[in-house]
Amino acid sequence: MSIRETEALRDEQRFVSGLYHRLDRLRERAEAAVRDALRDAGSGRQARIERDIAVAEQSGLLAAYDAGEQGLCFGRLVFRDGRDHHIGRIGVREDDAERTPLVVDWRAEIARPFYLATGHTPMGLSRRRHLTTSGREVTALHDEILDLSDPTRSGHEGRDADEVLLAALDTARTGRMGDIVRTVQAEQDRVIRAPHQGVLVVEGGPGTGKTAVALHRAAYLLYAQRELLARRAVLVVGPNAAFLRYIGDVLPSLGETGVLLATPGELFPGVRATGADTPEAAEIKGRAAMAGVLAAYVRDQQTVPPTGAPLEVPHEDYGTLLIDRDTAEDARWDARGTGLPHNLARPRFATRIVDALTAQLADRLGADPYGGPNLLDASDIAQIGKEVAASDEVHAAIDELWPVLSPQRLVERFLEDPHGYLPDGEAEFLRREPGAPWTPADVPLLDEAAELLGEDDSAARAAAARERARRVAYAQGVLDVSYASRTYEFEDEESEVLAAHDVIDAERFAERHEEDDHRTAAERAAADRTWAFGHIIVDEAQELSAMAWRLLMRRVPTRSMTLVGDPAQTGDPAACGSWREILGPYVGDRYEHVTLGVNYRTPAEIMEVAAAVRRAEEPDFRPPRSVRSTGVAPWETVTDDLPGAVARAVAREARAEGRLAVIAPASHHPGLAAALPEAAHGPNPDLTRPVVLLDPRQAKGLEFDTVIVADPDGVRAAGPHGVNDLYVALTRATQRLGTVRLRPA
Ligand SMILES: Nc1ncnc2c1ncn2[C@@H]1O[C@H](COP(=O)(O)OP(=O)(O)OP(=O)(O)O)[C@@H](O)[C@H]1O
Repeated sequence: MSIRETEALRDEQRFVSGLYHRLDRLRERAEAAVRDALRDAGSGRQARIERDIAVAEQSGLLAAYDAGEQGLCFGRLVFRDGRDHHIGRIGVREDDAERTPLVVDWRAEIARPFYLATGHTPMGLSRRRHLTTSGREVTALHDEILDLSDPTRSGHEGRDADEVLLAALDTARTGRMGDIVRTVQAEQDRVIRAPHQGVLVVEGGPGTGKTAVALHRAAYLLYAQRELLARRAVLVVGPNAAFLRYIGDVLPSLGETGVLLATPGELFPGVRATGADTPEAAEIKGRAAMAGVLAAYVRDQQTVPPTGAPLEVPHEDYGTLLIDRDTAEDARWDARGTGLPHNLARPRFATRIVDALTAQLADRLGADPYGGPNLLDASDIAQIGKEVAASDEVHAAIDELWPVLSPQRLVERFLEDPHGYLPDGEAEFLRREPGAPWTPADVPLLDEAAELLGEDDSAARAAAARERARRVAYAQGVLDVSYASRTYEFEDEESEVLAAHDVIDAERFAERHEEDDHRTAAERAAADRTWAFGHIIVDEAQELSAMAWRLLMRRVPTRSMTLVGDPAQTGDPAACGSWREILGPYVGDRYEHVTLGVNYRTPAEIMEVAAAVRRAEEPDFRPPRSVRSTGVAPWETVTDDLPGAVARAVAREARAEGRLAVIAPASHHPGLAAALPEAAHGPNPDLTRPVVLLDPRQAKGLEFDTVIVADPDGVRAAGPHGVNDLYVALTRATQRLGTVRLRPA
């Protein structure tokens, strides 16, 4: 290292040490603020609210400071006009009157040239420096001179500009996705910072950074639209729980915690979809036509008695009342005419039935034996109406004709016997045993049902009332204890006057102890089916069914969305097809579509094998261009003993650094799991283990240093999307790929 290089490194080290010193002070200050807020909060409601706001704010800052601990500063921009900014994971300011920025947040506009400037378009830069750090130590610098007339060269420049990127791509994987904030590429930066209104579709082949870009976009939007999005929250939708765990560290590492990560199956609060559908059932349940089927099913719950066989309503005092077909049809017509969802239209139906029965009873009771006009006056009839409305039997009859339904009850009933609503063969695929667990494909049906039925919040209101009664009872208990102890505590009459039970009653005491809502917007959103998110990001968007899209669109009425996916990797039998098919019903053709074309994951040698699989069916297929090659050729063996051959290959390959995945059709898993006792496997495997056994669907979106695809022909032959599944499996490796074929019988 030249003297100049050593000096530059020393200067940067001094700067970075000072930066961490400042970060430590900021962290201490935030911790002290949290402690003070918790200690000093007064007892009034206002004081509690202020405390909660202070705690939430300071906790958010602490999360950001923690994120800054690793790789706080990674770049420096020197502009031709003399401006000089360090770029970091989070922004940190000096403790002076001007709050001078020490390091600029990577998301700030001024940081953009770090990602976009080129020799051709230097954006005012004279040089760009990449800092590599380990903990708090600066270990390397790399300069790019963008102003070639710059006389003050440091001696770091001149190496391949992609060095930092390639070093990042070559790093052994950990089983958790990392952020790419140091090396975001220009085409990715444009997507990350695209305006947040409307729908943005980001398409790209395997490894083009779609997931990485989507997550950095979430972080960017939270920075650029902090006020709106902190309030309305951002939802990131991923295909399964293992995937969400895989990506779960990225946003916290960028200092962002206000994001809800969920699978589509987790988006109906109160329902855990632990069951699994057959591919046929998932496909049928996912069809857009199911919305119409459920709507028809709901209408069919609004019944009328058969002609000539009126519904009999026994009445304690006045004999049997009758609801005939015409009466029920009139009431139903009227209730449907309100245009309200089923449960909300029901009161209209009930009113009409009560009115009809009141008239019937009035006719009977007030009939003039001599044929004159009815003998009852208006107040008599009103009294009869009240009695009818209060009658349990009348309510039971209304329930029979127009029952109050919960989404769960409706979908349960439907799935227990869907015959008559679908062709027989299809209905048979859907049939569900009573009490069976919900499946992910049921969740959009439940959501649809909730819309058709209308939120009947009477249960929630009753629960809130019960909770309040419980608090009041508790408060009463507290007051009683204080009252009982009064002679003990208060010796004289005067002090007793000041006792708590004399000053406040139980109700107010309960109010005072009511817990305020401490939850973040993301937490509140998770518990609220009707929450409208500020922005939704959908990863592996090509996989979602039409019904799942209906659910998601309800969660984002503003249609502020980013969808990332690759139609060539579609595996789900219920998947929607093209972007146009997905989005047409909601935004027509008013969406932005961008394509990412560089593969940062898969080396060229591996990509060639994967592309050949697709070209067999699609001769013009063009894979994304791999940014690197490793010189390591993929290998292939043929065997009669799949578990044995795979176990030997794993033993050989697992000596290399990083993570290894065996990807095989699920039917081989029992044999392979027995041959690979060290491998994590099952529905939700731990991806941080050195060896993982997955089926191709589980492997979606993930990556490993080494991948062994077992029985690729079996993967390809399984189902209509077999080629896509094999393509996914073959594109998961960052370094080495092997395939173990079964010898044809
Ligand atoms: N600019 C970048 N700098 C460093 N690493 C990057 C960059 N872009 C992408 N990567 C890395 O490339 C790998 C692939 O990225 P990612 O998983 O986001 O791709 P993808 O398009 O979602 O892939 P797939 O469709 O196959 O799931 C990840 O390890 C990611 O961190």
